[in-house]
Amino acid sequence: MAESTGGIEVSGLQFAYEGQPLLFTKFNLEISPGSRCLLIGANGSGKTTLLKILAGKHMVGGRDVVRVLNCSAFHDTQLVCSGDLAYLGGSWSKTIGSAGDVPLQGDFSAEHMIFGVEGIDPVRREKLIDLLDIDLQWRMHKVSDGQRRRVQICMGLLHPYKVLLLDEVTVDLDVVTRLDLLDFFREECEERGATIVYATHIFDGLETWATDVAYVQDGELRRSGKLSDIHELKGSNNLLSVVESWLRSESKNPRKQSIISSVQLSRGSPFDSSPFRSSRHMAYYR
Ligand SMILES: Nc1ncnc2c1ncn2[C@@H]1O[C@H](COP(=O)(O)OP(=O)(O)OP(=O)(O)O)[C@@H](O)[C@H]1O
Repeated sequence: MAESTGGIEVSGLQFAYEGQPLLFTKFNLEISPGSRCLLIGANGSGKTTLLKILAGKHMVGGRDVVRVLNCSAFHDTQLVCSGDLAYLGGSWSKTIGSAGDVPLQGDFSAEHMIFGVEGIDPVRREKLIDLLDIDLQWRMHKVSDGQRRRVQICMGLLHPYKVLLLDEVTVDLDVVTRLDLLDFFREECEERGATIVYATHIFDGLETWATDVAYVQDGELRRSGKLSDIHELKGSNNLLSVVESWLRSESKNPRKQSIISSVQLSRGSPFDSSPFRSSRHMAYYR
């Protein structure tokens, strides 16, 4: 395995959006180098905000609060400029393309966008184009959401990052592309010592992919550590039903809670008897 220095360390993070109550209060998190960490939580629990803070997009406290690769995520701008710290999130779906956060309008080809990034190893670029099955002639304003997403992902991965933050970017991908991409990420961690944090609501195939998990509820870290240490997973090896039970137990809606208590007692998870349960192809819809 390749050598890597420094993962992610958050200590005593406080954060609130303007005019809003604190979302994170004394939040701590440690993700060791080479990990593939799943960031899990209900809608609105703070995953995207946390990833953006880790990506250095928000200034939070001093230099020591959010450390990535032994640097300050916000203050040490070379982290992002060098490509060592990469963030892949948001969607191009409603725009034609994007340069960072700036939506682009016009008739761009996939080739124009991908080959427009300078200083890229051509072998890595070819590998990504192949992996994501990108047709370089695609016109960005005429492709499907999933095709546009593939170009976005390709561009986000061109630089060999050391830390990659993924915010639900596989949602538009077909199942084959998603699984191939997960394999690619695993390779990146095992061969180059890269660290990946992946926020998602789609758990298919992740039981054996992830090494770590961080579960956030209303801005609080409820669980974190090795996936192999999660005792609920030892019996079932079904991450979806384990996460489902965590989310249901935190739900303020008694109807949602009662489903889990009655159904889990009898047969594990409502998905076990669902027609959608067995098919990876239905992962998209979950
Ligand atoms: N720009 C903003 N201004 C004010 N509040 C915001 C802003 N963005 C997010 N929030 C609030 O912060 C909280 C956390 O939002 P965040 O997007 O981080 O959640 P999430 O876990 O990523 O959710 P999801 O699973 O739906 O993507 C929510 O209550 C949300 O309403």
